[in-house]
Amino acid sequence: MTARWLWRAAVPLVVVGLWQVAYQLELASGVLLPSPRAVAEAGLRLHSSGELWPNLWSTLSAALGALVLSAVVGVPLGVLLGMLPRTWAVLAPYLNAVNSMPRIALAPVFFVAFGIGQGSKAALGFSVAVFVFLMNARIGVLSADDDHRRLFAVLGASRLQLFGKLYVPVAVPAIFTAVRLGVVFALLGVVGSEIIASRAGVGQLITTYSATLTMAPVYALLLVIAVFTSLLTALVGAVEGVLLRWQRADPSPGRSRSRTGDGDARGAAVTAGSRTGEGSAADAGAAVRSRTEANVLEIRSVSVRFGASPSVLSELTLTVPAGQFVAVVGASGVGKSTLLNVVAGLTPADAGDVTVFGRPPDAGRPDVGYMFARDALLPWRTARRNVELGLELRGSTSREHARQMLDVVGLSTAADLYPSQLSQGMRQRVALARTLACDPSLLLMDEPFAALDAITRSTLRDMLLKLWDQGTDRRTVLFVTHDLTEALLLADRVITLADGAIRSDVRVPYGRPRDQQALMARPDYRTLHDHLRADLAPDPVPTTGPAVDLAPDASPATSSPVHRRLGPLTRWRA
Ligand SMILES: Nc1ncnc2c1ncn2[C@@H]1O[C@H](COP(=O)(O)OP(=O)(O)OP(=O)(O)O)[C@@H](O)[C@H]1O
Repeated sequence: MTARWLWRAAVPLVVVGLWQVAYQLELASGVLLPSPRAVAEAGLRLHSSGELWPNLWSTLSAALGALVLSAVVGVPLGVLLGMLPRTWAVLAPYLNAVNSMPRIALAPVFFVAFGIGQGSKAALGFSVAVFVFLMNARIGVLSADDDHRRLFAVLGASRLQLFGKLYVPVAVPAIFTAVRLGVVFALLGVVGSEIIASRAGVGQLITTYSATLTMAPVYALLLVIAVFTSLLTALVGAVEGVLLRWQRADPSPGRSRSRTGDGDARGAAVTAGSRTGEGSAADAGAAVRSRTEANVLEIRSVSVRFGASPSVLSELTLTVPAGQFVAVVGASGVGKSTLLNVVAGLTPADAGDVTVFGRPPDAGRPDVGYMFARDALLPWRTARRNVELGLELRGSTSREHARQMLDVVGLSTAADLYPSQLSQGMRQRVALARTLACDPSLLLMDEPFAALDAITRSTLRDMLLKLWDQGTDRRTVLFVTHDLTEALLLADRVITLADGAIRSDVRVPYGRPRDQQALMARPDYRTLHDHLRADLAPDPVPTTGPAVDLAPDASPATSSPVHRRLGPLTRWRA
């Protein structure tokens, strides 16, 4: 740190030294290149004569006005244009044409409109700087993650909420870049206007001294402007540091303390009261009621295709009764996420019928929760504020349920940490708490634990099962995974997808709780696993082996006798 400051201080000394050498070697005429000493003396004279400060203030105040106005107009416009790609497509050629005009040529227009003074100077500064804000804010919005957009859609955010809670925050880093550039552009416009015509300002002084070829005060003025611009930029940097503190992964004790919290969570108790917290979403009551409906999900002959490519889902039919934990397994690209997106109302079906709790799917329903493969945490919100997001968007005033959910996933001590300060496992737990905070009756989970190490994955699976099994009515879960072992460990029923349709549909014949080692040691486990795996291939080889009878464990969850003949055509029957 000290070394950096020393190097920084050395740079102007080196520049002044080189300047002095150039002056003494007479590399340029004395008019063009006065000595550093002459420039310093000219600066002092400007100060003592009283010329410097009123003129500097005149320039800086006009530039500051231009900067603020540019931000006030440019940022909302840029964010809106980022949100509305069609509007952008229409307006882009015109905006680019205006932006490419040499704005300095507008100075006479501004003189006529506002007179020679602060108004016309600020107007020219604004005309240059506003595009910097507009373009940067738009680019900032375009940097929003697709998962964040999906998350806001799933949580039912309005356009206004999208604007204020996603797009403006996501554009903030780009807006800070715009402020740094905007300072320079606003000054350019203001000083340019002063040079053309003005009664006061640094530009006016520069014109006066240049007219008599007295360059020392001109350089002195430019240096003073450079110093003030640097101070302003440093101030912007300090504000940015505070507002964007979430960007930095903080290696402070808070981080290490929270990381050790991973272990604490393994024993995290799932309290019975946590689902009945008074802060649950307003429609939680309706959600709990809908949990008891017979068939939560009915998909009949649904087909989905994107563009001219072959159908991703082809006449797929699936019925899921309330409280069932269904694992959806399939090779990469087979349409698992598409299936969840259809159920969530994010992707419309091209043919067929889908009903979720008796109604067509609709993005933003409180009774449907969706957890993505990536956590989609908003980096500018703390863990607690991330969990609160769904309640906030749905207008719930109480945050108590979110706090309880953080407790349930064992992260109450990490509530005030930013995502950049959390481990991947902690981030997924925050995402789980966020998904459950609105108390959904149907839980869509798209490979939520795929990116985690084996131990953390196992912890989170246990946590999920506890949360699923909690209370009187189990949630219904559609859990996408690549991992057959995970499917057999978690689910009541496993369906495999291949070629856009359900290839097999099998009741998992094991009781709960399930222990992975014990499960894998069972002779029937390997048989079931291998049959399902054979069904994952795009073009399955028909099973020629003997029929397999799988008897369930004598546990309450699977006490009814289930004997399934396994093979490519095995179907689930409720
Ligand atoms: N919005 C989209 N536009 C065009 N094609 C899409 C879109 N969404 C998905 N697809 C295509 O649909 C197919 C199925 O994608 P999907 O994400 O549902 O597969 P998946 O089974 O979830 O794969 P993975 O396990 O790798 O996540 C892929 O070929 C994909 O390219």
